[in-house]
Amino acid sequence: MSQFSLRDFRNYQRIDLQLAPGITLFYGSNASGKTSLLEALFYLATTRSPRSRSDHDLVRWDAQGEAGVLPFARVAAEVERRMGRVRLEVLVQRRADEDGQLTNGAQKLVRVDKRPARALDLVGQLRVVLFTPVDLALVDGPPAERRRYIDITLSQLDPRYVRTLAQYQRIVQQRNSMLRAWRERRRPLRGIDDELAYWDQELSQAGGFLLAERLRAINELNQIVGPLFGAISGEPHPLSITYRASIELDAALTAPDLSQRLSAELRRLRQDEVARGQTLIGPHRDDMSFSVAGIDLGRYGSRGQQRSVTLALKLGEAELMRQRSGETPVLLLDDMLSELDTQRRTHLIAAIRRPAQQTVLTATDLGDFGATFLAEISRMRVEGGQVYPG
Ligand SMILES: Nc1ncnc2c1ncn2[C@@H]1O[C@H](COP(=O)(O)OP(=O)(O)OP(=O)(O)O)[C@@H](O)[C@H]1O
Repeated sequence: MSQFSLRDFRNYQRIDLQLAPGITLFYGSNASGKTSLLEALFYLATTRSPRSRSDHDLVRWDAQGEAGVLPFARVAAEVERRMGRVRLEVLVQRRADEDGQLTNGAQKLVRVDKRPARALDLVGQLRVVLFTPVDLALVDGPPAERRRYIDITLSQLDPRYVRTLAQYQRIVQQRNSMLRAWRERRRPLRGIDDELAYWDQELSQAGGFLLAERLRAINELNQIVGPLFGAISGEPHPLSITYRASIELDAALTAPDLSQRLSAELRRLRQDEVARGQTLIGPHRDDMSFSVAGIDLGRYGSRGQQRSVTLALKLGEAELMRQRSGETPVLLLDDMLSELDTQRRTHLIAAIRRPAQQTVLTATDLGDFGATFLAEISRMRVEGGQVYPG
């Protein structure tokens, strides 16, 4: 990625930056806008904010828009891909009600090489791996955090995965609302099997694909993160990731086998699902666990161990993307070094200091870094929504 620009994004009115190919450090005091820069890059890669559910939050509060145009935020960058350079752009425009008052709604407009495109066509063009202090929830937080990790990784790698995931989520929603209607007797129970047949088939098909892809990725990730964890934490035992599916897996590992398994389970659970008014199995109910020497670190790991697991998982995610796509993702590390002890900090810096690894780091304090490191990297100072070289 080279050129990067923001307009009316969070506390930035307008910036145009040239990002160096190696490591760039953005430093500045709290609330100066460092995280917002990483958020913008993550948004451009995934069309999702890592910290905000509603897109309208991204538009600068004082943004005026233009004559007749509602306020909008824009993130754009030029990305060097193997096939050549591509220009990516996302616009988030606020919505207004009939009286012209701004609402909490927003619409997203995507352009690839200046041509309108769908969000799905953007994902995967710029690949990033983001690493923030809240990522510890990946290890000790709710299962949704872990599903998000694997979904974001695979979505950036495979357009079929993004499409199937979106489709799967729609199917689950639709199926759940039907099940709720049966539970509340708003729908006659007679004919339930016929009515669900179509949705079960759709869910099993999409679900089988997602599950097979997740299992394949976990398998590959295990090869990568095992040794990485040792290098970061100094522990002698490798880290291992276990996928915890909501259905029995045994030997069923191909997408068609898994679809069949899902379909049979759905039929078996019919009554339970109606009683609960929701879809009880499938990739949206699965989880993962992380263990070292047989000990589940989500439950029993120390903070330090959980931090090392998160680091290994994030660096592993970047390595998986590189192996699969031949393109190295941009690493975005938000205020991570300040939380690590000296040894882990040295390991992390060694891990990101690789040829062709573009990395964007943020920090409040330059004192977290050694002089040699600072001399090798590009530095930018962030202050009140402005960025200055040096
Ligand atoms: N839509 C918005 N419009 C204008 N300002 C915003 C908007 N959303 C957030 N802000 C403000 O932008 C500022 C920058 O936030 P950001 O999280 O990027 O800071 P930071 O430099 O990462 O801080 P820290 O070091 O504390 O993590 C904050 O003061 C925040 O309140």
